[in-house]
Amino acid sequence: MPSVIEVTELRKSYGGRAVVDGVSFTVEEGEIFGILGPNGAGKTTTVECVEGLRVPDGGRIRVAGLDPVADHDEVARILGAQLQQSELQAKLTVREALELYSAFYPNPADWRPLAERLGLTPKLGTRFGKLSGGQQQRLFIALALIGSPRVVVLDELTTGLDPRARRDTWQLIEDVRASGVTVLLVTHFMEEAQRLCDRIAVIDKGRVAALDTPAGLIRRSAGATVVSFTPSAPLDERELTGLPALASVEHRDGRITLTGTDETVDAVISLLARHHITAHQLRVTDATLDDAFLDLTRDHTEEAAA
Ligand SMILES: Nc1ncnc2c1ncn2[C@@H]1O[C@H](COP(=O)(O)OP(=O)(O)OP(=O)(O)O)[C@@H](O)[C@H]1O
Repeated sequence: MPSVIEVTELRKSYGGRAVVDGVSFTVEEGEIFGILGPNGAGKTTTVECVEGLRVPDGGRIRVAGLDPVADHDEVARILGAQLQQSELQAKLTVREALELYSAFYPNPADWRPLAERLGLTPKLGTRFGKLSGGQQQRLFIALALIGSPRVVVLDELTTGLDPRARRDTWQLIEDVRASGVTVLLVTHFMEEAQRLCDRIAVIDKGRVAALDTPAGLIRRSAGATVVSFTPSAPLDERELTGLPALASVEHRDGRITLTGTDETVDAVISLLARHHITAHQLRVTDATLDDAFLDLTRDHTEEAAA
């Protein structure tokens, strides 16, 4: 599959502090590519450089082979960016917003079917300020798609939405991709990234900490399998910490939770059998993207110092 976005060694500093410090990734045509990371990691700065809204200090960005700064107008036709809430006047009706933004593009999509697809037709006469959070987000998606872009950039699209509106928005994002549009998605929500993204770049402190499929990120995190149980008799702590491929041990209210791999699970079961200890309420689960994220963005330098 050809790449539609190429970011190579991107750098951006503010006041001498590097907030994006050598970020590289490529986004393939037709995929949903996620950018995930803690607050202040440099996610928005990265995507705003891709959109040509900020000028990088170093590195190279190409969107369909074009430079977002030098070829700004052409890139703006290829790439649909989501507006921020503050960029739309509260008094504008949905119809007025759709007509206004259509006028910005030489070959806009017909906004009527777009509004229909996004469930906005009954709201055409409603002012932006009177829409619910979910309806506002749907309007933002419509406005990002109005120029018939090849790529759409969505930054924190579902923040502040209730669970149902968030799920509806996920369905819309999947529909957008099914229509052939590539999606670059910035998100804080693991569940959202796990459900929607084909691949994810985890950005931490201005660098790419990992880049993989959601399942690949989980597999490569230290504690891919979680086993928990309440032992019928105390276990020797040294034997527990000596288990193979163990990532962590936690004791709480008589319950032991271990993270590691399948090898860790096999070994703990043998250990329990050897000592004739019963594991009450034994649970073995796969780690979630949440666990992988915490592992990938943990401060390993602090740990090493400790
Ligand atoms: N225009 C600016 N001037 C100075 N510092 C900035 C500017 N824009 C961003 N920063 C700083 O750069 C860092 C990265 O910000 P950025 O918005 O890219 O992070 P983020 O990963 O999107 O965070 P969040 O998840 O909180 O939105 C932050 O410490 C932020 O305060």
